[in-house]
Amino acid sequence: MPEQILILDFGSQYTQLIARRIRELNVYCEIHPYSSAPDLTEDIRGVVLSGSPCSVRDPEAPNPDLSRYLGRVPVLGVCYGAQLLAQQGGGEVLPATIREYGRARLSHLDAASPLLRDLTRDSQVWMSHGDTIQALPAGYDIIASTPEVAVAAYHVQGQPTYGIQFHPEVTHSTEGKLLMRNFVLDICGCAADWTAEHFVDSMVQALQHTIGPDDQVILGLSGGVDSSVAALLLHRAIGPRLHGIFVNNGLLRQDEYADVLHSYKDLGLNVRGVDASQEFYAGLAGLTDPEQKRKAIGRTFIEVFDREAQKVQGARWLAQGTIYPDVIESVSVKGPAVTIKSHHNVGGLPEKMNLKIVEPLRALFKDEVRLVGDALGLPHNILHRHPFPGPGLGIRILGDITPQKVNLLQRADAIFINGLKSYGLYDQVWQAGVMLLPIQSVGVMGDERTYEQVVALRAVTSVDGMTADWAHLPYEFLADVSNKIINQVRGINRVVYDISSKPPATIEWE
Ligand SMILES: Nc1ncnc2c1ncn2[C@@H]1O[C@H](COP(=O)(O)OP(=O)(O)OP(=O)(O)O)[C@@H](O)[C@H]1O
Ligand SMILES: O=c1[nH]c(=O)c2[nH+]cn([C@@H]3O[C@H](COP(=O)(O)O)[C@@H](O)[C@H]3O)c2[nH]1
Ligand SMILES: NC(=O)CC[C@H](N)C(=O)O
Ligand SMILES: [Mg+2]
Repeated sequence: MPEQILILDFGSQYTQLIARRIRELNVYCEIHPYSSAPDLTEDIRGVVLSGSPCSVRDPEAPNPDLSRYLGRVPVLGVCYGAQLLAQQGGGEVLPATIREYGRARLSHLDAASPLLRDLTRDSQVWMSHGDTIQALPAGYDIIASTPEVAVAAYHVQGQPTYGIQFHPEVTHSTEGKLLMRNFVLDICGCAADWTAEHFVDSMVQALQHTIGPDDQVILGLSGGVDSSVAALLLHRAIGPRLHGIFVNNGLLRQDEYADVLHSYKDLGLNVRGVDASQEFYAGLAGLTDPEQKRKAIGRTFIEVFDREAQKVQGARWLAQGTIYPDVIESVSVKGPAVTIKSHHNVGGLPEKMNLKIVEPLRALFKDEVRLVGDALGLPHNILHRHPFPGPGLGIRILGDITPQKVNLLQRADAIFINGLKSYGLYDQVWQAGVMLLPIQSVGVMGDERTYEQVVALRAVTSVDGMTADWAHLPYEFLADVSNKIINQVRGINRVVYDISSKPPATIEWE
């Protein structure tokens, strides 16, 4: 068995990021719910306890017995994990006077601590907590503080057990990676030999093992990075038994249906286009609630896939390019994570389906998917395409969906995206799109009063979509795009720019 780090999940939205940070160090890791914590085995070199939406002060909160790990292998408690270790040891955790979300600085650092080796004083860290460790148990030493929080990090004397109040796993903790490196490589002593090539080889083998020798596989392809990488992996595993289906759900970008079909032909993949726009519109008719819309879209996707699958003899599997953020934000698979939104391909799936699901990228993050795609030879234009959600413009038109609104938004969106490309800004932002708002505002055009719709431009920078900042696009560019949209798209008389980061906002508006 390869060496690994065990992550115990207490339900934090960030648990997968801990896994990602560790895999970036080329170390294998697994996430297990706190409620079924495995016994300590040879291969487990260290344990990380995740954060949680729960409060350790709540008698119902997760409170597993950690004695099987403590003192035997290195343990790192993050946020809730740190609060839990402190409380179990006899310390005191209280509600903080100010709930702390966002950036903070480590104004005090114990440079001699192996966990903090090479971190700089005033290092920026990301906080997200409402409780605080008021008193540490005897034998626990503070190793870092911020101006607001005395116990930002601690060490338990005589054993490799640490707790940190901040989140080293999010990229806003600028030296978080270094801290994780110190823990995983130095303190746990891992060797760092797990890579994208390693993933490709083991996933191809796993797919060949799971998918029966005569089974045919239907794959929903979207032109996006995830499903394209899934296609190449599956193609390597089962060759021509892979049947790609690209659905026009009536919620795609301008010209996207034709463009995407064309690019798959170039890749030599066997892909069929299915135009089901009318079905999707019918399923969405009258719906305004974001979750209901997502579920309706998910349901129609499955109906279309099921129907198309019947045309392929021996079809047993539906493959999807689902990746980890889709999963963690949708359902609580591995612990009590709180549902944020149902991604159409996860929470939107109906309970009864004729096909079994195979999702080779389900455990990977976007940038890991790109690394795997690169290892498989996926061309640059697909590899670096902005992510585009499966429910498409359906979750960017706030309120009910009509073909007229789709058309309006497609035109505004095309102006924005083409503008980003022609100004050389496309590759500098991680994702961009336009939201059609369900409000009208008064304007004046050629001396006439107008009373038309508002669109919001959204562009973000991010590494993995889990956290994001609004992109600081140049004013001249924004002015140009705003002008073009208002002049060229009849029905829109106002353009605003979204300046919210994630969290607390999300990238999409629904
Ligand atoms: N129009 C579509 N036709 C067929 N399958 C689709 C379509 N849109 C989405 N899917 C399926 O849903 C999955 C999730 O969509 P999602 O947008 O997250 O991923 P992606 O499109 O592959 O990549 P990206 O996030 O880069 O757009 C896809 O991988 C694909 O399997
Ligand atoms: O395939 C998808 N199906 C969905 O239902 C869905 N919802 C959001 N997204 C994409 O996920 C990333 C994070 O989005 P949010 O910040 O809005 O949650 C962003 O890249 C979003 O575009 C989706 N992708
Ligand atoms: N991010 C976390 O783990 C938060 C822990 C706990 N719910 C708090 O608010 O302090
Ligand atoms: Mg997509």
